Order: sequence, then structure tokens, then C-alpha cells
Amino acid sequence: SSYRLRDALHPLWQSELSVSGGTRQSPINIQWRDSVYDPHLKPLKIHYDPTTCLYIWNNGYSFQVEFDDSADKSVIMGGPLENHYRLKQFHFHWGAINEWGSEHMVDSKVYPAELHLVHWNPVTSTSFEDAVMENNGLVVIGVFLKLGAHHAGLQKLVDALPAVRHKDAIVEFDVFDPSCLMPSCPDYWTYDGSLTTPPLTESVTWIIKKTPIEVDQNQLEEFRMLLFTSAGEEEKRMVDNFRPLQPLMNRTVRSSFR
Ligand SMILES: NS(=O)(=O)c1ccc(NC(=O)NCCO)cc1
Ligand SMILES: [Zn+2]
Repeated sequence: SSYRLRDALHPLWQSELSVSGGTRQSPINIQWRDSVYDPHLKPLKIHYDPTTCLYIWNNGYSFQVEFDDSADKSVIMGGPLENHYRLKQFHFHWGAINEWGSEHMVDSKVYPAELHLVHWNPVTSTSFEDAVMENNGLVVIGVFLKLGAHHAGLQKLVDALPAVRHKDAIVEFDVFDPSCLMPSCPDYWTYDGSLTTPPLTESVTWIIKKTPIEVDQNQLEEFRMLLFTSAGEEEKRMVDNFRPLQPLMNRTVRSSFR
């Protein structure tokens, strides 16, 4: 729709026009009826160790929670994956108002926000930075957020946001289990895509959960009080930090459910 076009020219994405030749870019609109049920897809297995949580910081695009990925402590496996992947970080994308904010869409339905849990393949890469450049080096689990009940698990994260209001602010965040942000429904879609912010590399196996989690208005408002800007600069609210939809091109989205 119209605001998507406006966002394509949003300062954050002026480089948008420079990514030429991409054949598997993200995000996409998932057309439920065009997705193909794949009976070979296994249930996703998630084992996060809350003590691997390190800190939360404002990287100027989003707020991000970083994990200790020096061992196979917080890992995912199963689903469409051939081996295990290590959790590196998670972050969110959201809008200025509840009418938009997610990166992916389902039948053109947009959610107010989207969580991304970013993992890398320690079997084919020696570090996250390497895996960013590897075909299928990364797995990102996408979880939609919808307006509804207060999310108690998220609140611990929200309470830390004032401490990372400005770009490059960082605060220790010791014990947090991101499994609490996962919907209980096991259903997901999966497709081959890319990072949605520079370097936009086409190294991501996306796993998009079908069922959103619920958060309340106050929790979304707290996201919108973060700033893109550093301390001392003219304040710019951190909102609309999502990339516009990208063409599906020659890709099929598979579903784990009928
Ligand atoms: N939004 S997204 O596709 O999940 C994503 C995840 C990681 C990155 N990049 C990243 O973590 N870079 C740090 C060092 O390469 C960019 C976008
Ligand atoms: Zn993201």
C-alpha cells in the first residue's frame, strides 16, 4: 500500500535502490494459499540457556540483546535445518503506530512489530561474521507481535529500554530466556531469504512463526521512545525501522502445517 512506497524512499533505505541483482531478498508477503505444506519439515527444537544472555544495546537501527555464542549452549535444530545453529542476538522492528511495523506480512496483513532471533551455523562457519557471508549461514526466526494482553516476559526487556535510549548505549542484561517470547503453537513457514538491513546478504533461512505473541499498548509505546540518534544530537524517535517488501521472484514458501 501507499505507505510502503513512501518507506521505500525513507532515509533508512535510500541504499535500497543500490542492492542490484538480488534474487532472494527479505522481507516478503507470505501468501498463505501459495505456501506448500512440506511433510518432511520436522518440529523446530529450541534450547536456549538464559545464562548466555550478555547485554542489551541500541545499535542505531533497533535495540538488540546479544548472547554468548562461544559454545553450543543456546541452539536451535530440527525444522528445515540440517544441523544446529547458535543464537547470536535478537532484536525487533516496529512502526510509529499500530497500523504497521512488521517486516514480513501474511496475506498482506501487517503486524505492529516483529521479533527476529538471529542464529548462525557453527558447522560451516567459524564465527557469526563469517556465517553472514555463507549461503545458509544464518537462520532467523521471525515472531509477529500483535496488540493484546500484557506480555510479562517482554516486560523485563521493556524495563531496560530507558537505559539504552540513545544510539550506542549499552546495559548489562544478565539472565533472560528468549523462549518466553516464542508462541506455543509449533506452526511456521520457511523460505530462503536475506538480511533485511545492510549488508542484505542472501544467507538466511527464514522461519516465520504462524501465530503472533500478544503485547500491550504500553509495551509498544516503550519501543517507540527509543532514539535513532546519539546523546547530544537532535532527537529522532526510533520508529518505522522495517524494510519494504521485496519481490518473491522464483521462491516457494513451505509450511510445516496443513
Ligand atoms: N533484520 S535481520 O535480517 O534479522 C538482520 C540480522 C542481522 C544483521 N546483521 C548483523 O547482525 N551484523 C552484525 C555483524 O555482521 C542484519 C539484519
Ligand atoms: Zn531484523
